[in-house]
Amino acid sequence: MFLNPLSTFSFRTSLRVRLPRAFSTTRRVAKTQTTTAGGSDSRPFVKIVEVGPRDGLQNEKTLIPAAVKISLIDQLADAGLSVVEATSFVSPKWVPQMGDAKQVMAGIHRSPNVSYPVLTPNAKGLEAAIAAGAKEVAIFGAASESFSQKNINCSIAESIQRFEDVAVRAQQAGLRVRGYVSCVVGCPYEGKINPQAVADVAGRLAALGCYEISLGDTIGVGRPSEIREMIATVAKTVPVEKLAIHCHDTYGQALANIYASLEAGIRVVDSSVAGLGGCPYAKGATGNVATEDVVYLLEGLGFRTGVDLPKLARIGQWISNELGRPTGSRVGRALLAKN
Ligand SMILES: CC(C)(COP(=O)([O-])OP(=O)([O-])OC[C@H]1O[C@@H](n2cnc3c(N)ncnc32)[C@H](O)[C@@H]1OP(=O)([O-])[O-])[C@@H](O)C(=O)NCCC(=O)NCCSC(=O)C[C@@](C)(O)CC(=O)[O-]
Repeated sequence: MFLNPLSTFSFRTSLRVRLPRAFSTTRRVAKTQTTTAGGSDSRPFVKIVEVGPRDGLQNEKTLIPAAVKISLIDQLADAGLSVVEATSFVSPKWVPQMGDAKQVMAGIHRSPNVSYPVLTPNAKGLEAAIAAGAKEVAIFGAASESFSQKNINCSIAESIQRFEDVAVRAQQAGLRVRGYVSCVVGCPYEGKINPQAVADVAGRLAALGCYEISLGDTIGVGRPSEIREMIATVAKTVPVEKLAIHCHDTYGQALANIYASLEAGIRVVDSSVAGLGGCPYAKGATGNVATEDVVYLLEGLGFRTGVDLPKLARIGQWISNELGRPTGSRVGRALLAKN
């Protein structure tokens, strides 16, 4: 059946009315978030989870000095990002670039207003993260069996067992736990993923106590219609208030997918400064959507992000120079060219 995309209610609504009003009337999510610290600024808040130092750098082939990673994290926190995913405590044989996690955690200047989550796939990772002073960890599963095997060397069911151990111990130690589900639309090995499979894994992670579940379009193949369908299915199991969207931009659909996620009520967006990134176990997947581009979109829609965009663009330029390539952020490029 052919569906005219413009005949859907949400698109017509967005095109007819001014966007900030359309979004500020989007159910109770926006209302609760509006109260998040922002002084007299009453615009609804969207939390950005900056994943550049971890997801952005983990796939770099040349080892980046810990000092550069530390400086990147500190600069991002200084630019107003309230969550900066710092590193991951994974096997250095699997992801050598993250082998300096302990050093990175010891070097950053922690701001009391910023949280610095780290990835922990198992008990060993959790112990190292706690020893390094982490206050928040993330467990990461997948909606695809093949991706789970390639990424963490176990089935989905086994991963949930491991995560249970990690989540229970982390919470006993007073740490917050975030969850990821990879391949929420498509898998590099299995192709299209059934939204119900995503809902099942997201539900399991929520049951383990994850305060937020990030839905990852790992290879960036999703389009707004698929993202909408996937979120609608997951939201029957996990309330949309607990969901975040994590888009890679391989097919150039990331901003459109974030827009669709906002329409669906999501108010947490993962992104990566300068569009850094790519997953070691998803060949050809490009970086995450650039944080600069997300901030530009959100502020234009009438949301508050707390991020200083010109400062962020300069950070994007700086880290790109460090890596010897141009920034992957279109907004970053445009702002820097203007100034
Ligand atoms: C999960 C394992 C460890 C299983 O790997 P394994 O080989 O099955 O584990 P093992 O328990 O058999 O241990 C093998 C070796 O690793 C060591 N080891 C074991 N655990 C750790 C640890 N935590 N830290 C340090 N070392 C560890 C362990 O001590 C041992 O060392 P050896 O005795 O051979 O010298 C491995 O598969 C792994 O580290 N995978 C990491 C995968 C990864 O980081 N992927 C990228 C992140 S996910 C992502 O990017 C997607 C996301 C989140 O961004 C969302 C999206 O976009 O979709």
